Amino acid sequence: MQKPLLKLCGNRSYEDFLLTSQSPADYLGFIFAKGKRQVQPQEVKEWIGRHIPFSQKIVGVFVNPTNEEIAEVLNAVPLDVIQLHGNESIERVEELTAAFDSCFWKALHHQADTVSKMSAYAPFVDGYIIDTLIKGEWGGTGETFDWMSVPSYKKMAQKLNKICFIAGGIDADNVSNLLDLHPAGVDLSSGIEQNEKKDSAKLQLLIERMNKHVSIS
Ligand SMILES: O=C(O)c1ccccc1NCC(=O)[C@H](O)[C@H](O)COP(=O)(O)O
Repeated sequence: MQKPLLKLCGNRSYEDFLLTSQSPADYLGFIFAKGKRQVQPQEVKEWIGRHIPFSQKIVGVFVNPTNEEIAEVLNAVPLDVIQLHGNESIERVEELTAAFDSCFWKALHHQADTVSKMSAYAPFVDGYIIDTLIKGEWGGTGETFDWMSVPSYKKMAQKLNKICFIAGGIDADNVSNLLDLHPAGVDLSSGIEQNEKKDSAKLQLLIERMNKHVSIS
C-alpha cells in the first residue's frame, strides 16, 4: 500500500515543533487564525530558525484572511502551503491565488455538496483538507465525520489530480480504520495532544499504527 502523507497541525510551541519535526510527518501546520492554537509569525520564525534540521514542509492555516495577514506571515515564515480553512468563496480564493505565488489548499467541511465544491475550487487550488463540520468551529475539533464518504473524496481528488487530506478527530485508535480506505493524506491535531501540548507517546503510537497498517496491507 502507498504510504499516506501525514500532516501534523496546530503546533503551538517550540516544544510541539521539536517533537513533530523529528517525526516522519510530511507537513507541519501552524494556525495563524484566532483560536486556542493561534501562533504569531515572529515566534514561528524563531522556532524554525533554531538550526534544528527538519525535512517537513510548512503549512500556514488561515481563516478568511486578508491579503495583509497572509503577507505578514510570509514576510516572517517561508510557507510552503497556504491552507484556507474558513468559508472563503471561489472568487476570494481566485484573488488570493493571483496575489500570492504559493501552493494553496482549501479546507472543505464534510457535507452533502462537498464533492461538487472540490470540483468548483479546483481551478485555483492544489489540494483539499476535508474536515468535520461543527457549528461555530472551523477546525481542530477532535471530531470525526462519517468516513463512508472518504472514497468519494479520494475519487474526486484523483480525477482532479489534486492532493486530498482527511482531517477531523483522527488518532492512534482509529487511524487503521481510516487507512483501510486508502486516503492520500491524513491530517491531525487533537489526536496527538495531551493538556494542550503535542504528546510524544500519542505521536509514537500513531506512527507505529500507521507503519504497521502500511506494512501489512
Ligand atoms: O486546529 C485549530 O485550532 C484550527 C483552528 C481554526 C482553523 C483550523 C484549525 N485546524 C486545522 C487543521 O488542519 C486540523 O489539523 C484539522 O482541523 C483536524 O483537527 P483535529 O480534529 O483536532 O485532528
